[in-house]
Amino acid sequence: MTHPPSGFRALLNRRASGTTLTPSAPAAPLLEIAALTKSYAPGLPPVLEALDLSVAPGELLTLLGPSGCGKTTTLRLIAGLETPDSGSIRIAGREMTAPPVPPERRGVGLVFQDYALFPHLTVLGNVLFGLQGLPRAGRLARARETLALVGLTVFEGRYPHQLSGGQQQRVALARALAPRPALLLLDEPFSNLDAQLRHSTRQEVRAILRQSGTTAILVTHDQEEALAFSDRLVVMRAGRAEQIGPPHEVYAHPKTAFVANFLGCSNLLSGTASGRVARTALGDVPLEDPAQGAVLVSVRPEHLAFAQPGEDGTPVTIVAREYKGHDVTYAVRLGGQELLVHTSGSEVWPEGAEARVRVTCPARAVQ
Ligand SMILES: Nc1ncnc2c1ncn2[C@@H]1O[C@H](COP(=O)(O)OP(=O)(O)OP(=O)(O)O)[C@@H](O)[C@H]1O
Repeated sequence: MTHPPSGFRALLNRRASGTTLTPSAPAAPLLEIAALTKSYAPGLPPVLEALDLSVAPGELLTLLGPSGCGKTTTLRLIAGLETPDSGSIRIAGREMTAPPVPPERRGVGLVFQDYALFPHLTVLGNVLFGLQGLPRAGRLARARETLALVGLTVFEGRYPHQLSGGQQQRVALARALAPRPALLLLDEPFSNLDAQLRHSTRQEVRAILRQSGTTAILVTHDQEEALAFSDRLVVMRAGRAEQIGPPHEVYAHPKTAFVANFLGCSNLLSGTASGRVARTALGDVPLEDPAQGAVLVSVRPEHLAFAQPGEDGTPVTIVAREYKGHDVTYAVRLGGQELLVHTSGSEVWPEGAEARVRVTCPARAVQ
C-alpha cells in the first residue's frame, strides 16, 4: 500500500506552463537512470543498488517485483520526493539530481493506488487543481479536454464519492495528465479496484496513454498486469533490475530462476547439460540454448503435456487438480518433487491417477 507522498500537493501545484518538458530529440530516451543508489539509513543495506534504466518517449514501462524490492522508491526518486545517495536521473536530457530539481519542476505526473482526490472538489475542480498556472479560460478548456480524453465529461459536476472506483481513478489520471507531464508515474493504480473493474480500467488507462502519447512507468506486483500493460517490463529483485525486456521475451526467455517463477510459474529441475540437451528427472529435455555441466532447467507448466498412448513420457502421479473451465492445472509427483502441468480444459484426469508427462518445448537453463 502506498500513499500520496508529502510532496504530492507541490506536484499538483506546479505551474502548468513553463515546467512541462518535451524531449529534445524523438530518438533520445525520455528518462535515463544510471547507477542509482539509495539507502534510507546509514549502515542499512541500500534499497536500490546501482539501478540502470532507460525509457523511450511514448513507452509504457512496468516495474514488477515483490514487496519491498524498491519499486516505489524508484518512482519517488524520479519524482524528486526522495534524494538518491548517488547516481543520475535525466528527464528529457536534463539532469535532475545535481543540483536537485524540485518535484514541481520535473514535468512528472503521479497517480496513486488510492486516487488521492480532493473530496470537497468536484471532478472538474480536481482536474483544475493541477492547472493553477494557466490563465483561467485556458485552464477550463484544458481540464474539459482531459476529462473528455478519459470519458468523464458528463461527470464533471459530481464529487468523488458519487463515482465508482474506476471512475475515480480516471479522474486521478485526468488530473495528472492535464498539465501535459513529460512522464507519468503510476504507483499500483489499479490495486484498489475489484478484479473485473481492474481489468477494464487497466485497458482504458492504457488506451488513454497511447492516445495521448504519454510516456509512463507503472509500478505493480501483479504479473498479469505487467504482461498486459507494458511495452517493456523490469523484473526487480532486492533493489536491482534482474531482467528487462518486452513482456513476451522476458516470459519466454527468463534468465534466472527468480524471473521464471515471478513472471508466471515454472518447474525447476536440476540436470546435467550436454549441448542442447539436459538430463533431468523428466528424461532428456531439449534446451533452447546450449549449456554444459550442472544446470537448473526451467520448464513452464504449459510446456508439459500428458503423453498419449504410443508417446514417450515420464511416469508421474497426479496429486491435485485445479479445473478452470478453459484449462486445467495439475500438480503431479515425480520422485520427491512436485511439478505443475497446464493443459487445455478438454482433458480431465482424476486425482490419484498414474499418468506420463512429456516436455513439448525446448526448456531454458537458468541461473
Ligand atoms: N521512508 C522510508 N524509510 C525507511 N525505509 C523505507 C522507507 N520507504 C521504504 N523503505 C524500505 O525500503 C524498501 C523498499 O521499499 P519500496 O516501497 O520502494 O518497495 P516496493 O517494491 O514498492 O514495495 P511494495 O510493493 O510493498 O510497495 C522496503 O524494505 C521498505 O521497508
